[in-house]
Amino acid sequence: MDPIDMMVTDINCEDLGLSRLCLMENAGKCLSDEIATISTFTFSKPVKIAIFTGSGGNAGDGFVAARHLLNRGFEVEIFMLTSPKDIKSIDAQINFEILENMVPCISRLKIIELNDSSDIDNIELVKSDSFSEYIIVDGILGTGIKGDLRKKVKKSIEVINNSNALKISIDVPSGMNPLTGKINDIAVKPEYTITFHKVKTGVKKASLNNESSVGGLVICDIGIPIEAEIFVGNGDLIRLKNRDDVSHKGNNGRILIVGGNKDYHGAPTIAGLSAMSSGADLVYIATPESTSLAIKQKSPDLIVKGLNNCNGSKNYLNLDNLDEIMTIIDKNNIDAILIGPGSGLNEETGKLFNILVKKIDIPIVLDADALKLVNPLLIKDKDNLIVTPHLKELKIFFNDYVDDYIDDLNNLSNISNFDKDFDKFNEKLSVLQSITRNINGTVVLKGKYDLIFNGINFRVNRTGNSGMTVGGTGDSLAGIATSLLSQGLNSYDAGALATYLNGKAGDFAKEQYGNGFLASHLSEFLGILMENIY
Ligand SMILES: NC(=O)C1=CN([C@@H]2O[C@H](COP(=O)(O)OP(=O)(O)OC[C@H]3O[C@@H](n4cnc5c(N)ncnc54)[C@H](O)[C@@H]3O)[C@@H](O)[C@H]2O)[C@@H](O)CC1
Ligand SMILES: [K+]
Repeated sequence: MDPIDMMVTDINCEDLGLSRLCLMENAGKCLSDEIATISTFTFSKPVKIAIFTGSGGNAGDGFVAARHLLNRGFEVEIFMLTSPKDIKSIDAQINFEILENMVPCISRLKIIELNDSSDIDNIELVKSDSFSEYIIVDGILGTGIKGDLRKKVKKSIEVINNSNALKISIDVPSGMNPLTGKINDIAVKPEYTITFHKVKTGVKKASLNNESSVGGLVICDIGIPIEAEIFVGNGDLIRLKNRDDVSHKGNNGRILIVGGNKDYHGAPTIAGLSAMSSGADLVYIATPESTSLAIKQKSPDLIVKGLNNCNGSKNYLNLDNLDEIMTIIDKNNIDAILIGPGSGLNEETGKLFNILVKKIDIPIVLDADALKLVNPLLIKDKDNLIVTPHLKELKIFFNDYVDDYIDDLNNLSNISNFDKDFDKFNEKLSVLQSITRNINGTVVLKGKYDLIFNGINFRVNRTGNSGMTVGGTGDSLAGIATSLLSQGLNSYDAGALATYLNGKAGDFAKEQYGNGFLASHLSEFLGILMENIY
């Protein structure tokens, strides 16, 4: 499991009512059980436990384990590389305070603060080389490591590695990149790594390349249900990069929306406003000249390009607009494009869309009318692509592929209502994945529960409400998805987060405006949601 997916899952547990503090308690308890078992198998006489801690959740696991190990009769010494006030993880802080509150301390616990690198040399047991009587627990760094190792951390890792104690790393050997398994400078070389829920991708890679860099791998279940991985939640927001303080206009996403016709100016407008409110810096709309004025009047924030060759009887997008659209993309360094909202189903519009899709290699969202006009064979190999159909549109879009599955597909009426019957759901999901496996991109199937999937994985979004059947909420979703693609998310993550944000904005809109809220209200609430980053 990638470290980012683990962090997202940890946060999303909260949506199910499972607190992160509880997860840490489970992790620390499992850790102490494993340490006790390893100690029994390895040593003939009781050993002491030395826990080295940093400032994050990894240290928190160590603090919890200390409490449980004391109860098992072990003597525990905690060597803190961070002063208590600098502990960054709230849950680690809480667990440290429990230990600190044990005054007068009747248990065999010592807490030693290592204020600078020289303190490490002065640790009594390092000097006396009595580490052989110890198990060292490495709770310095876990999945939250960033950049070069700080001096004190590096020094401690050297001391730990030079000792002849048995070493156990918590979750990830400190110093190892949890995603790649690479060690830039130095990392703890443990006899065991005890990890939680699932092995982190880098630890797995390192273990396959060189087992001794990780030691024996123990995976502990800490009670995270599969739903916490599958349901999209607030945690998914951490996939977005923090905005750089020195970034300037356009650095955080430039998108182009190609859509609208003489009857539909609202669809591209709503998509554009939701795209801006979900973080894109610049939103361009390419639309027939006759439609452009209405969009311009609706919002001063959108950059609206009225396309000339739609004049006269051609109040819809057509092949004559291709060059102008390509110029907008190139000149403005467009990062992602949304094709389809309000375009209508004219055959000439279809020709334009198909050639456009073939020519461009930036991330694409196909929505609404584009799903009836674009040939899925053209997008087969594009992985940075999202299609956002409801079930009827899905059947139309994948029509060419469904021969083998036509009966199954016709039975797929209620997939998004999620029958309680898990086998039935799985059966339906596997039919969907068989069909959509013909494209490399992501399918966002809209419904009561949105289903986001590709040929291998799937997520479920539960936000939103019955008020969202109002026209335009799908345009808003497509705008958000395009905005997230322009901000660097891949199609799977962008599709998932877009459904969550759109539905959550709908829930806020319902609170504010009642059941009669409008799709154009959604953008009002997106900004607040985007701020809600853990
Ligand atoms: N509820 C949760 O969030 C859970 C977290 N878990 C534990 O928490 C860990 C993740 O916690 P965090 O995200 O706080 O990450 P870490 O525990 O890896 O700590 C990150 C902190 O270390 C410091 N740091 C980062 N890079 C550094 C460097 N190069 N040199 C020196 N110091 C550096 C920074 O202060 C940063 O805030 C997991 O690996 C796991 O052990 C588990 O308890 C399971 C539940
Ligand atoms: K560690």
